[in-house]
Amino acid sequence: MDFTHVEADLSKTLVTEEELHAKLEELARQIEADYEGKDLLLVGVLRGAVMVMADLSRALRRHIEMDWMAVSSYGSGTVSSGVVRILKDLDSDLTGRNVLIVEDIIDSGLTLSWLRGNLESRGAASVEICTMLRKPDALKVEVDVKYCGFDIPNEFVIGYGLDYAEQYRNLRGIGVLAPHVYE
Ligand SMILES: O=P(O)(O)OC[C@H]1O[C@H](OP(=O)(O)OP(=O)(O)O)[C@H](O)[C@@H]1O
Ligand SMILES: Nc1nc2[nH]cnc2c(=O)[nH]1
Ligand SMILES: [Mg+2]
Repeated sequence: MDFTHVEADLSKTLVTEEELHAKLEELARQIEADYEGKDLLLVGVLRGAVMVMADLSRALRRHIEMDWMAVSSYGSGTVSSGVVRILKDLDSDLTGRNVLIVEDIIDSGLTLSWLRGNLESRGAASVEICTMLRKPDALKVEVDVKYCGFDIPNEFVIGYGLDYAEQYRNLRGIGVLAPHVYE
């Protein structure tokens, strides 16, 4: 296996590192305004949301708390199974909290529609969603998203937290995986 030439496995770049960071600043200003005077708990969805969480939290110029959940609906393939499992639960009590779920991508919407319902049932004061990417043409269930970075075409993307078989999460931008990798 070639461990060095990661970029060669991209057929194109969809969102550059610079575009990601500019968008995060924009989203952070909206979030600061919307949550003024309120507590804010960011809930990151492992593992894909790690990069978004790291950069969004540092773009926010206010107090926040962070907690993490791990859920899985994909395994190592590229198509959603629709079955959501909790692999790691939150440590925080959500009673009365303003929760903002932080995600890398909404594809079918199955993960987030399930997760939002799950967190709402724990007595949070509010539960909203911030996702860096959304694929409007792939949605199987409607998900009300308050903060969305980019709408992208219905293609399998990697980078900035998004993996293919656990690799490529460390790419700084987001791109489309070249077919030679999985065909
Ligand atoms: O809208 P959906 O079709 O439900 O897909 C979106 C979810 O799929 C990916 O996670 P995955 O379950 O692959 O795990 P990961 O975050 O560890 O990569 C992604 O990070 C989202 O959490
Ligand atoms: N890496 C990756 N994970 C996903 N999970 C749901 N959609 C996608 C996607 O396009 N790429
Ligand atoms: Mg994920």
